[in-house]
Amino acid sequence: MASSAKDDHPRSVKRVAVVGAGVSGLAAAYKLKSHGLDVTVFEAEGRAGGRLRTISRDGLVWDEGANTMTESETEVKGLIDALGLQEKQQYPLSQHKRYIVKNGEPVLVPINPAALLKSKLLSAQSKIRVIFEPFMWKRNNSSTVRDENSEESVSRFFERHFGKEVVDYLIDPFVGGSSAADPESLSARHSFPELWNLEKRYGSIIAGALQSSLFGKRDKTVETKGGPRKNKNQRGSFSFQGGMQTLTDTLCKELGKDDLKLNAKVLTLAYSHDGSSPSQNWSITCASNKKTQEVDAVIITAPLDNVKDIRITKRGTPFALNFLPEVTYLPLSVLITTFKKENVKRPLEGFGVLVPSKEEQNGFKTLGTLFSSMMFPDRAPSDTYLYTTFIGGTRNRELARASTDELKNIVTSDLRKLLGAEGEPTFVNHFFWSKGFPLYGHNYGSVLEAIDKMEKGLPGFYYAGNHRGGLSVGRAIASGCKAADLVISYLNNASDKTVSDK
Ligand SMILES: Cc1cc2nc3c(=O)[nH]c(=O)nc-3n(C[C@H](O)[C@H](O)[C@H](O)COP(=O)(O)OP(=O)(O)OC[C@H]3O[C@@H](n4cnc5c(N)ncnc54)[C@H](O)[C@@H]3O)c2cc1C
Ligand SMILES: C=CC1=C(C)c2cc3[nH]c(cc4nc(cc5[nH]c(cc1n2)c(C)c5CCC(=O)O)C(CCC(=O)O)=C4C)c(C)c3C=C
Repeated sequence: MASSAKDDHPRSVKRVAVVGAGVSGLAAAYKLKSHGLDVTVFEAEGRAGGRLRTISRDGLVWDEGANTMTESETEVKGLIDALGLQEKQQYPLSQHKRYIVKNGEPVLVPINPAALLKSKLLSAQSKIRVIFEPFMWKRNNSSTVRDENSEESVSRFFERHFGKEVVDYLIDPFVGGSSAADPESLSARHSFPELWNLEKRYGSIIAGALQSSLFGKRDKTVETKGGPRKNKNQRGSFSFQGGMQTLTDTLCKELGKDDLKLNAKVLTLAYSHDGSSPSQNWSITCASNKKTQEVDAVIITAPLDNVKDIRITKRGTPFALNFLPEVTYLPLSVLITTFKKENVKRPLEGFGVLVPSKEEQNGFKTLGTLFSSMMFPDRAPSDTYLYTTFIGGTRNRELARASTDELKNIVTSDLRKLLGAEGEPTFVNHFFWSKGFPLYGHNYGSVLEAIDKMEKGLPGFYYAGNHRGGLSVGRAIASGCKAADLVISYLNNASDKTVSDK
């Protein structure tokens, strides 16, 4: 029997390599380690955290990557509970107040139908179109249902349902503020899978959303191409005391120093299973230490662009990754500015303000600004406002690369118009992400297929992270946890196979 054979010949603990110490890699490593496996995380940079990056300096705390996250994915709550981080969760003050610029002025985003009717964000005509969307769709039913595989853009998808103004003043700022992209470049199917499925099922997005929330209360899971996905958690967005990096710092502490190799860019991966043993099929070399390490399975969480640079071999033959499509990456600059409160004449309470691309005609050049110290007052002295402003993305790739001085002037000008911030900021910090976000564009389906092909061709090799199934921190965590589960069952199957083979 398999179990007695196991007892007679106790097998040494299985080893897994995780490539990339962003939140997805660290979450995967934590899960594997909690399962009793030996884990080594290889990170190319001299720090862990990836796109979670918090700086504390001179009484200020700011995030240069993700600023908040949600518990929409069940894996997030599980991880936070397991790490004992509930007490450090920080919920933003007035988080449901979000603004969008219209005709040069910040306008509160309506969060219910009554507020929408009163809002200045949309014209009467667009409001009528939104209200009548369920009936309009039925009338045009046959002409609007699109083929399952059509690669419709986000702008076309929403324009069909709600008209151009909704795209310009709700969808465009929303996608700018969640992916640094524009609605024309994004695939509707991959960026809004839940809404895509609602249309398929109910026709009208609004009727579909209402019906599924009325009748689907018991099972809030939505089927998407990437598998089942949970609906949004109602508690909203949060960060942690000390910023978002508290999460990855805590994961690193749990892992321990020996299991995390920094400045260890993975250069080669060799699969060499010859059928005699299920163990240690993979050899791995990295930049800091040319000595080969042997492991039983590998999880890669590095951006796909970086994966292409890793030399992979399978039983001595190069495993060419030329089937991986080009991924477009969006550059983004993040500017932190502070102003004395007395110099900000029209401060706004809430999460922040998003700038639609249409508002470039009113002189705006930024994508949006988070009111960081309004959300989290402990992030700046009590007489100071700290703002986090984003520039670039698909809207202006060149501007993302501009100098700190030029960007400071742009941010100061936009904040003057929006909030009445007078004079120069008292502090400026600039961080540039040359490849901030992968674009979930029209070829994203082929990216997913290529990831599947890579995994199928390489036993014990799994890919996770924000290139697969969503850009948010929560989705990256879920993706890492899912890869860890797959490794665990792969290793269990391999052990069972050898034991029963004996
Ligand atoms: C400016 C900005 C703002 C954002 N805001 C939000 C937000 O408010 N809310 C939200 O939910 N999400 C936000 N996101 C998105 C979110 O932060 C990321 O999608 C998520 O953190 C990605 O995690 P990851 O582990 O998949 O990838 P990463 O964090 O990119 O980690 C990958 C790691 O792999 C390493 N690596 C690469 N190549 C190799 C190699 N060969 N060997 C070893 N290591 C390698 C990299 O150095 C990196 O550390 C934001 C992102 C950015 C850039
Ligand atoms: C209203 C203010 C906001 C500004 C300005 C903003 C800018 C901004 N954000 C990103 C990247 C992401 N933001 C994400 C979520 C998110 N962003 C806001 C608000 C602003 N963002 C809210 C309310 C939320 C949702 C809650 C949360 O996750 O905390 C995400 C995750 C998206 C997802 O798939 O869930 C990303 C990524 C950029 C690039 C940006 C620049 C303008």
